[in-house]
Amino acid sequence: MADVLIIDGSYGEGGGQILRTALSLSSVTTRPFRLENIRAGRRKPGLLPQHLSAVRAAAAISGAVVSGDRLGSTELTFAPAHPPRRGRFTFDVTETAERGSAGSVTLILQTLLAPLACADGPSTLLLRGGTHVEWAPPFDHLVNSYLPVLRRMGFRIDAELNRWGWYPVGGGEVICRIAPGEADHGDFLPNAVQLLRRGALQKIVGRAVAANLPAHIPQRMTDRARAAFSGLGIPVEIEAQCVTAACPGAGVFLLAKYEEVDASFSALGRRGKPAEAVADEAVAALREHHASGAAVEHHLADQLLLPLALAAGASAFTAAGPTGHLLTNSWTIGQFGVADVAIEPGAQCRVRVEPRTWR
Ligand SMILES: Nc1ncnc2c1ncn2[C@@H]1O[C@H](COP(=O)(O)OP(=O)(O)OP(=O)(O)O)[C@@H](O)[C@H]1O
Repeated sequence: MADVLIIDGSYGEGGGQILRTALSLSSVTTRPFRLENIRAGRRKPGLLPQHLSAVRAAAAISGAVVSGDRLGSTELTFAPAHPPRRGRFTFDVTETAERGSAGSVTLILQTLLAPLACADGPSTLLLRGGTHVEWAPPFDHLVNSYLPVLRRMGFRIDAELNRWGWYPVGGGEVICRIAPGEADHGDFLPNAVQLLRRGALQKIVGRAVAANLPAHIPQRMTDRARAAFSGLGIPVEIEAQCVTAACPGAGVFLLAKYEEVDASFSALGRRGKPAEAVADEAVAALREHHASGAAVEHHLADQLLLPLALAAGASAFTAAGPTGHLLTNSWTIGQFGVADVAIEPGAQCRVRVEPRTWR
């Protein structure tokens, strides 16, 4: 068995992404790891329901022997018994929490995608928890921004939203189907991609959504966002949507469609925050990205490092930043020695990911 890799979870911002990236890479490479000081940089350190669900999910696909897998734990050992295996899996963050949780299902999905794409056959994942929550990619970001780039890389994945899940109750549901990359059997090598230019902005689309709330809320968010973009001279298609969920929630989800790389933005509502303020926040995020001139939106940037690290050749992209998440995730990937990530800083940073031969 390979040496156990010791990883310091307090590195950088000391958040949950170090854990998730380690789980993915350990599952793909079968290299065991021990993570210390888990989420030491956060107000409530240790494993939260979302993180514990990710641990259990990664263990289920890699037969890992795990210790320290309990809520609040600040140390974890994870030792895969075999390369990722296909299957039909159900993971419920709400159950992990015992008293309910809106822990993000998209983050769990991102942990499992690369390992299951390298598995010995197709898998189906049913994930329950939060689908549109703060500090995590909303489902709209996952399907409109993250998955399209992964498909360009040769990943065969689709995801559907069965039920919306908002903070604090969760109860959302996402189903995801993942097949190994073309003509590969447990040895999937994704294509490298170059995302250096985004091209012209062609269209802005999106939706303003409210769950269990009056119809004027999504309508006001829609009107505000449409008005903000009315002078751009490009089509703007934003729809108001009323949905039902286990608890109330609201948000604005925008997609800027560029010639080469789309970019997704969001803002979530909460009690006391006017509908117009939610729309303004999402609009401001889109404007900031547009002004940066970068090809890759900054959340997508940190999320892409992992799949790019497993590609057949070197990839490169431009992003605004670099953000703390980008730097920390590149450090975590470096710990596993699967790729070299070079980040040329600047208002628009240039990132190059060069996979190493480790297989
Ligand atoms: N609005 C957003 N849109 C898209 N992605 C987002 C958004 N907010 C956060 N993310 C992504 O979610 C991930 C959050 O990682 P982070 O390390 O903060 O972990 P965490 O486990 O959610 O929580 P914690 O920070 O409490 O440890 C990052 O990949 C980040 O880019």
